[in-house]
Amino acid sequence: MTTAIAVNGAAGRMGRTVIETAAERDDVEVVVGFHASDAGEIGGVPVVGADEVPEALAEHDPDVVVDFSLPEAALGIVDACVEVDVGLVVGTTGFDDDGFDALEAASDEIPVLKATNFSRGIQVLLRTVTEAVGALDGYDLELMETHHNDKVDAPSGTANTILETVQDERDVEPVYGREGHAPREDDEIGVFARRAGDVRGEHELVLAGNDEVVSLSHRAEDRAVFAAGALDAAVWLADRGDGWHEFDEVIDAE
Ligand SMILES: NC(=O)C1=CN([C@@H]2O[C@H](COP(=O)(O)OP(=O)(O)OC[C@H]3O[C@@H](n4cnc5c(N)ncnc54)[C@H](OP(=O)(O)O)[C@@H]3O)[C@@H](O)[C@H]2O)C=CC1
Ligand SMILES: O=C(O)C1=N[C@H](C(=O)O)C[C@H](O)C1
Repeated sequence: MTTAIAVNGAAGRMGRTVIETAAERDDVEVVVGFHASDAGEIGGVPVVGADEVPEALAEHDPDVVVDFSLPEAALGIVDACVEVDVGLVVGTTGFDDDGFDALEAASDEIPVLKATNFSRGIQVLLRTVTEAVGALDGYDLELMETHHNDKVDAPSGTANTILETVQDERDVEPVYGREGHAPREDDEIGVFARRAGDVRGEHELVLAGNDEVVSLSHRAEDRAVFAAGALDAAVWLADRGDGWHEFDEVIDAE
């Protein structure tokens, strides 16, 4: 069976990668894309403007919408998705608390799956972070991420997820980009964001102490890794009911 997919943010870096990646698979078909304004066709997929989303959802009848856009653009399609009862996979990062709450509220009416990082390696890293932070009590923790120079949100969504994962294990306060006289407290975690070139996404958690340093790191080498995970999530979500879902459920189901 083929899962029919709509892509929000279709003309962006990730939107285009999702369309390209889907074209190489036979379990998914991108039937329509949404962009800020009408973008004609991308990879043979019609891409309509944000003001045409309700009509386009009715016409193309996707099973799931995959979103890689901006927080306001993602939130802009939620009502239309609820209206036609279509599931939503959210890859966009940088939501504030209100935006996150709006997505959670939508999950009362449609299936919603949100992940700050759709690579499988990051899911493994998160599990390893839990184990390492739990085992290495008292070690200093420092978190770094590097992304391309067009990324607008900082720290990255993934860095925030790693931070939350650390905080589930240990009570640490983030200190963002130290400057000046800034002696380190025992209960802090330094968080640093670098923006350069076209780096796809690098994350590293350092745990240091007791004459040793552990470094847990991940580097995405192609955006296709995120697109593949998001498409896997979309196929999985097409068979789910209303509610909030996480990417590790997709991996655990395999
Ligand atoms: N979860 C994950 O695994 C990953 C998440 N991301 C996240 O995905 C998001 C997108 O990243 P990326 O593709 O690199 O960013 P881009 O800026 O390349 O793409 C976002 C696109 O959304 C478009 N857009 C703006 N307004 C609307 C609207 N109202 N409706 C539809 N589209 C709109 C933008 O158009 P315009 O440029 O004309 O404004 C742009 O083309 C980011 O938040 C990023 O952090 C990225 C990679 C992996
Ligand atoms: O903007 C990106 O490029 C990426 N964004 C996500 C994030 O903010 O963590 C995931 C990935 O690192 C690439």
